[in-house]
Amino acid sequence: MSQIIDGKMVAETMKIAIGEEVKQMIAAGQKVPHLVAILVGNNGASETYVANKVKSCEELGFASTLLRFDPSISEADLLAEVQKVNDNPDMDGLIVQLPLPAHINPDKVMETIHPSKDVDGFHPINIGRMAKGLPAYISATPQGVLDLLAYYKIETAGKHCVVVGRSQIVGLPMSILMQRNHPVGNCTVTLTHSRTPNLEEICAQGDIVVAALGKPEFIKAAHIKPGAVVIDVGLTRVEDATKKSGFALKGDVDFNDVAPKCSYITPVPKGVGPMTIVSLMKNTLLAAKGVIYPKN
Ligand SMILES: NC(=O)C1=CN([C@@H]2O[C@H](COP(=O)(O)OP(=O)(O)OC[C@H]3O[C@@H](n4cnc5c(N)ncnc54)[C@H](OP(=O)(O)O)[C@@H]3O)[C@@H](O)[C@H]2O)C=CC1
Ligand SMILES: Nc1nc(=O)c2c([nH]1)NC[C@@H]1CN(c3ccc(C(=O)N[C@@H](CCC(=O)O)C(=O)O)cc3)C=[N+]21
Repeated sequence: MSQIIDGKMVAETMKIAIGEEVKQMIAAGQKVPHLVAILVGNNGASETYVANKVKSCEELGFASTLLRFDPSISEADLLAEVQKVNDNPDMDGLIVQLPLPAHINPDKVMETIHPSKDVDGFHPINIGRMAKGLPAYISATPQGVLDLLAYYKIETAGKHCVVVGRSQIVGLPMSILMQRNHPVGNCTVTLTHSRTPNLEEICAQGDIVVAALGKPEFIKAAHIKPGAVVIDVGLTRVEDATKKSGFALKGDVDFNDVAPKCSYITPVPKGVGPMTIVSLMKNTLLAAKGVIYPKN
């Protein structure tokens, strides 16, 4: 049986360290980090994630502002709201919760966020700087995965890492980070997607498999080499009448099928999800301190 990676515990441990740093900032008379979240519409899952982010800000002593807009807001008006945050020196970090309504181009929104406030790490400048190994905000979910591998002292150098999914927010940055010449890195990386033939065979060659495809319980024991490390990024709400909420959360990995075969596995929930939030808090702290983009 594999060891379950306790993302919730690691996230709580990291939060304590961030909270201590905020206390020191307050003691030194400095402004606390301020995260702004923009939420367009009222998608149930987005509401939960944004609420979790605001709650974490409160726990850590950060300032937070939630800006809500009607789903009918025009793209131009939303871009103007982003610009207001860019221009407000009191606001350190901005996230615009995805997905956005179909009439709004997410790329335009991400490119409008000033790179120095882009704590999601979605702006092309941050993605480009990350790819070049320059200081950058790194996308929160892949950063959270790196932190979990580091915490559990899982060797990555020389390993074959198979990433399933090539999204700009998870799969693509994950693949770039895992191949870097870095303490958690130096993998040989295979990036797979919906057009990959023989996905099962390729996954079964992975020493580390990161599943980020958004298909509940898609990855089965047959996809996994005995003793592999399995990281489940997926998070899908599936109807479940036995739950008070009416839904259950499912990862992209069939946990019960895969867990007996692998060495480490992240659960859903309480795996990668809480790490995403803590990474965002870390990026907001970096933004407040001007570490990546020095303030003048
Ligand atoms: N835990 C966390 O903090 C987070 C969790 N998530 C979750 O992770 C999952 C992925 O999110 P995200 O990256 O945004 O998703 P996207 O839908 O943007 O991307 C999914 C990717 O998976 C690929 N894919 C889809 N079906 C298959 C298949 N059958 N075989 C192989 N590849 C496939 C797609 O290929 P193609 O490019 O060809 O379409 C695409 O590249 C979701 O469940 C999401 O909720 C996301 C962000 C944070
Ligand atoms: N601009 C933007 N930035 C994001 O970082 C972003 C986004 N858009 N859109 C959606 C995805 C998803 N995401 C998660 C955040 C928290 C949990 C999380 O807290 N999960 C907990 C609890 C889950 C629950 O109870 O619903 C867990 O897995 O244990 C999960 C997923 C951030 N995303």
